[in-house]
Amino acid sequence: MVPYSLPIIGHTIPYIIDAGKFLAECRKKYGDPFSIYVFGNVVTYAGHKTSFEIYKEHDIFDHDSILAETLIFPLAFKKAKGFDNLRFLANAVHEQISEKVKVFLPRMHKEIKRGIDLYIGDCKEPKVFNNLGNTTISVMVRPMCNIIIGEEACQFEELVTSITTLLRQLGVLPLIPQVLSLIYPKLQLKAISLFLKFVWNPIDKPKKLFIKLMKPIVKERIFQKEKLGNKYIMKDDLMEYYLIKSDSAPNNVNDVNDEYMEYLFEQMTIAFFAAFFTTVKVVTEAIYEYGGRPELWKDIYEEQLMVYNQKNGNLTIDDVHKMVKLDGLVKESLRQSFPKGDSYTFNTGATIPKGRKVAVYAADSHFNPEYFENPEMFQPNRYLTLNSDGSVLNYTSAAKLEKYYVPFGAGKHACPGRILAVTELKLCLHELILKYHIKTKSGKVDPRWKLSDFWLAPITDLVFENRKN
Ligand code: HEM
Repeated sequence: MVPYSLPIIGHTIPYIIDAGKFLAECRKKYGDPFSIYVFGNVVTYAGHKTSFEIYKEHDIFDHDSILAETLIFPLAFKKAKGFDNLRFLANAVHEQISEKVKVFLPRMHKEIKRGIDLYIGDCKEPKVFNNLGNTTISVMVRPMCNIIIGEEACQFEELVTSITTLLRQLGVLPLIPQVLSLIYPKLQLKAISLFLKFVWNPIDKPKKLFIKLMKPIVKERIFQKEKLGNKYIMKDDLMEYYLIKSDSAPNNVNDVNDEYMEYLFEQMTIAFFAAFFTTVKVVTEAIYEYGGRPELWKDIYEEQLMVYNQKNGNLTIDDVHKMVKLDGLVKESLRQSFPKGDSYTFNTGATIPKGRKVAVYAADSHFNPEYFENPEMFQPNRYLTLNSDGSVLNYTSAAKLEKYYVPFGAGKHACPGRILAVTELKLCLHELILKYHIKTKSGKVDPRWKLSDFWLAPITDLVFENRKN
């Protein structure tokens, strides 16, 4: 345990001021793992020597309850009790999404192009975006709606807008001050729960709209399933998996009542949450990294142009795999995106008590010179091996799990949406880079926005201008 002098407060103050710096100092001085006392809780941080034990020993480290504590908005739900259904969601993403990325690709691509046209649009004159995260939320909601609740849902502009507003509002909740936990460890959760119940409930409005617009569609699907029996072919979206494979799936059209639709909406919102914010965060960070590094522009743009010209823009998954330089941009953004993370004895000999909150301190791997040469430098080409003629010999994709590259976790609970996420990130960046010159107004990479261990894309000016050619 890292020593501290102030009771109750413990290490909370240096952690709030600059978590990245504080954790790095603790790791250097106190080894791996180390434990600190923040917001009324002792948290053990596992560095590069011990973090894979956490991924491997998933029965000892209660993965689901830690997630439930972090993602607090299901406290406002009536039917779905928090993350009780996380295992089902993980299976659904594996079977219904990851294995069908090829099928989703043209749909995602179409929605991303439409989102870019709608929310970034024509930049004949340079257009300045001073909080790009707000715009990427709107762009990325469309492909996510298509994959999660289906193609039909995307035709309802009102529903897409309402889900965008909901996600924007839910994204703010984790910012409710953790300081409340200093008074009593569960106070933050209690305060948010009461706040959502009695003061502000952003969920009711989109829920009513979802029920009104989607109920006839769900009824029709269940009717077809009843009619066709074994001959029924499942639709390609996540919602269908819930309609067909879940224990709570409707047996017949009469089961599709408001109560069931409310449950379905809550499950879909949880899926949106798992899939959405991480993807939006990384795409926004990658655009800032690109915009602030003119040395990357030529190579990456030429690769996009070559891939586009080969198929006249009608991309398949093989074309996305050809975007290896762009993949490096995504992978490097992911590596630098997350500054951290029973009685159990780690390999290193340290023992922690049962029930201890454990976080993976990813920076200890991601910024470790043993695994990444000059780790502080942003070098998208570090994952590429080139032949002497400049062609690509091999590369390791941003979606590939590696022992010391863990933005998607590892082991049994590694992110099942990672292939979809990386494909979607590349499609979005491909379209933006082909269409616009993008640069930061400052001419350099602006610092990220930091709130203790929460790092987000910078909130600074980015300039978009149509490419002339
Ligand atoms: C850049 C985008 C994304 C990042 C960085 C990311 C990262 C992660 C991480 C770190 C975990 C925890 C892994 C662990 O504890 O070992 C996770 C879990 C999960 N992610 Fe993602 N994710 C992304 C996108 C997505 C997408 C697009 C989906 C769905 C389509 C998704 C669905 C899930 C689910 C269901 C889990 C829980 C898995 C389990 O508990 O077994 N994620 N993700």
